[in-house]
Amino acid sequence: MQDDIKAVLYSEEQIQSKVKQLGEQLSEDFNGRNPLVICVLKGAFIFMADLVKAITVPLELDFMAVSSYGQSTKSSGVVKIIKDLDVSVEGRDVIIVEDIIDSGLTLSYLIDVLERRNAKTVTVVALFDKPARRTVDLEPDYKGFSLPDEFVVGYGLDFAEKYRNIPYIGILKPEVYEK
Ligand SMILES: O=P(O)(O)OC[C@H]1O[C@H](OP(=O)(O)OP(=O)(O)O)[C@H](O)[C@@H]1O
Ligand code: HPA
Ligand SMILES: [Mg+2]
Repeated sequence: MQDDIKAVLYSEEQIQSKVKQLGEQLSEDFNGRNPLVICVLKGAFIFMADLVKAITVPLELDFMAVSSYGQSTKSSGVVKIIKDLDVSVEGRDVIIVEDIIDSGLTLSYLIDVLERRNAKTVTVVALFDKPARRTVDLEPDYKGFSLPDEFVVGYGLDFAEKYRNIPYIGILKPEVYEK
C-alpha cells in the first residue's frame, strides 16, 4: 500500500497538531452555542473523529454520505446523497466537516441543501484544500492545509475505496490510476 505513494505531503504528527489547533479555535468561536457537527462520509470519518475530541463545547453530531468520485480521480460532477441526516438542521448552528475541497461541487451542493432546510448558520471546516481545481467559487471558514494539484490519499481519503487507513496524506503514484 505504502509503495503506491509517490511523496508524503503531511505526516501523521503534522496532521494531528493541525487538527488540535482547529479544535481549539472552534471551541473558542462556538463557546456558548451547541453546534450540530456533520461528518461528510466517507472521506471525513477520521478527521471528524479526531476533531470532535479536540472540541470542548457541548455538541451533537450526525453523518451524511455523499459521493461523486466513485472509481475515478475526477469528479463526475453529480453529487449523490447516499445517506441523509437523521436529525433536523432547522434553527441549528451547523458545522460541516469535510476532508478535502477539490472542485467545490460537493460542498456547494451540501451548503445549498442545509440552507434550504433552514439551518441558522452553516460553517465549513475542511482539513485539506486544493484551490487550483476549484470550479465553483467557495472558501472554507476553517482550513488545515493547502495542497498542490495532485490526487492524494490517506487520512480518510481514498482512491477506489483504498488507502483510507494510511495515517498521513500522500500523493498517489499516477501509474496506480492510469493502469
Ligand atoms: O470538492 P469536490 O471536487 O466535490 O471533492 C471533495 C469531495 O470528494 C470526496 O468524496 P467522494 O465523492 O470521493 O466520496 P468519499 O468521501 O466516500 O470518498 C471528498 O471526500 C469530498 O467529499
Ligand atoms: O485528491 C483527492 N483524493 C481523494 N479523494 C478526493 N476527492 C476529491 N479530491 C480528492
Ligand atoms: Mg472518494
